[in-house]
Amino acid sequence: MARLNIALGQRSYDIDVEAGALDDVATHIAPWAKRGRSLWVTDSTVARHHWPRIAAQLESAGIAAELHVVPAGEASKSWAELARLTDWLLGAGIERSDTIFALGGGMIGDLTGFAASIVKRGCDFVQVPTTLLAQVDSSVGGKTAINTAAGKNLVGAFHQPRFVLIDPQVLATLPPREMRAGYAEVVKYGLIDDAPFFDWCEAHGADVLAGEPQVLDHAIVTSVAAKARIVGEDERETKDRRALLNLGHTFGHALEADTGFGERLLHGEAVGVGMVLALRYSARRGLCDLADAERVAAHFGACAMPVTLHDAGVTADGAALVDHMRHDKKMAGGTLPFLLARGIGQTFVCHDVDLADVAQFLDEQHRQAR
Ligand SMILES: NC(=O)c1ccc[n+]([C@@H]2O[C@H](COP(=O)([O-])OP(=O)(O)OC[C@H]3O[C@@H](n4cnc5c(N)ncnc54)[C@H](O)[C@@H]3O)[C@@H](O)[C@H]2O)c1
Ligand SMILES: O=C(O)C(=O)C[C@@H](O)[C@H](O)[C@H](O)COP(=O)(O)O
Ligand SMILES: [Zn+2]
Repeated sequence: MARLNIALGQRSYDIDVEAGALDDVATHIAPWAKRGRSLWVTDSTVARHHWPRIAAQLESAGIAAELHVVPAGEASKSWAELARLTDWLLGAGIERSDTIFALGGGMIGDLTGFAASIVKRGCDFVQVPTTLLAQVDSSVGGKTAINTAAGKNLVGAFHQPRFVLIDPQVLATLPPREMRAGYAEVVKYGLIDDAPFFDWCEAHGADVLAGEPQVLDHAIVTSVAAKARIVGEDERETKDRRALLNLGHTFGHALEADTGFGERLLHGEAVGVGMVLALRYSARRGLCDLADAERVAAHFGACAMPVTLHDAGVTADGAALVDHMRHDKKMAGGTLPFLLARGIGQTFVCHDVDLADVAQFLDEQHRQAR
């Protein structure tokens, strides 16, 4: 077992990574089930695969468990599901001292975390992530949100969980496409500031995707440690530090918006293509070697992940994609900071990007992908 900690003063918490932890879930979460009570939120798919055994363990440990099930899929990061969830919590008689447990992928973590941040002006929550993406990224760091008509994650709050329990074995039921989507966020940590980890990904990515236990464990622990370090330095993204975790996301969120936030293009897939675009755009500006961008594209291609706008099913032209980007939360004083790179492991925040130039670049990418 690995225990990591995220250092945020009074909001610090542990992140336990333990294969098989969900076979003994009651022991792990008992300290948070105050008054012998636990309120769980999951999605319809995770409920089917994993709730029966979790419920049985909680029951035999004498912990009362109540469950709210949200329809699976990104569309549930919505006002409607937020309202249903908060109504359920209030109907269940939640008290401020109760803990809400988010059992699922990033959709459930983001929705539940946001609900926890507003119900009774803030309740504790615990993350029990069940996708690779949630285990390496979304369960840690306290960004919570829903999507709105204007775009991705535009209404939300910073609200840290009190504890994160990661069981890599739960990924055994995750579809391969979802593993690949989560893997994009693993590779992100190498691209941000850890070139040796990107080398490791090139060598071991196939084993991560195959769920080889030791390799998967290394990928998760390395990713969580990187995320905890960066968030610990800049919890609210005010110092050009946490923004590094947004590598590929300005492009990626625009691609998600164009494809309708759903099954057509998963968040991790959009981020993967977005990171390739960020490196290619960096090369176009003479900041990094094009060979670095193509090395990343080749690795994603070798992993059967989408690489180009065409692979991603994006049809919008550069101007339309840039219009989506104008909603980005990093926008400041009319300019949009971009995460660009001087090479693999050398990401930085660039403050002088001209959106018209980005639109032109995206049109060129469309032409080259045809
Ligand atoms: N808060 C953050 O820091 C942060 C970071 C990255 C991504 N995100 C958000 O996370 C979301 C994407 O998360 P995701 O990729 O986990 O998507 P998701 O939560 O929609 O899960 C993907 C699919 O996998 C299914 N699933 C989950 N666990 C399973 C399991 N163990 N076995 C079988 N099926 C399982 C789900 O039902 C769903 O159909 C996006 O909304 C993204 O914006 C947030
Ligand atoms: O934790 C962060 O900070 C991230 O940027 C992690 C991203 O992977 C994640 O998708 C996040 O939700 C994007 O944040 P946003 O502020 O662009 O909505
Ligand atoms: Zn992301």
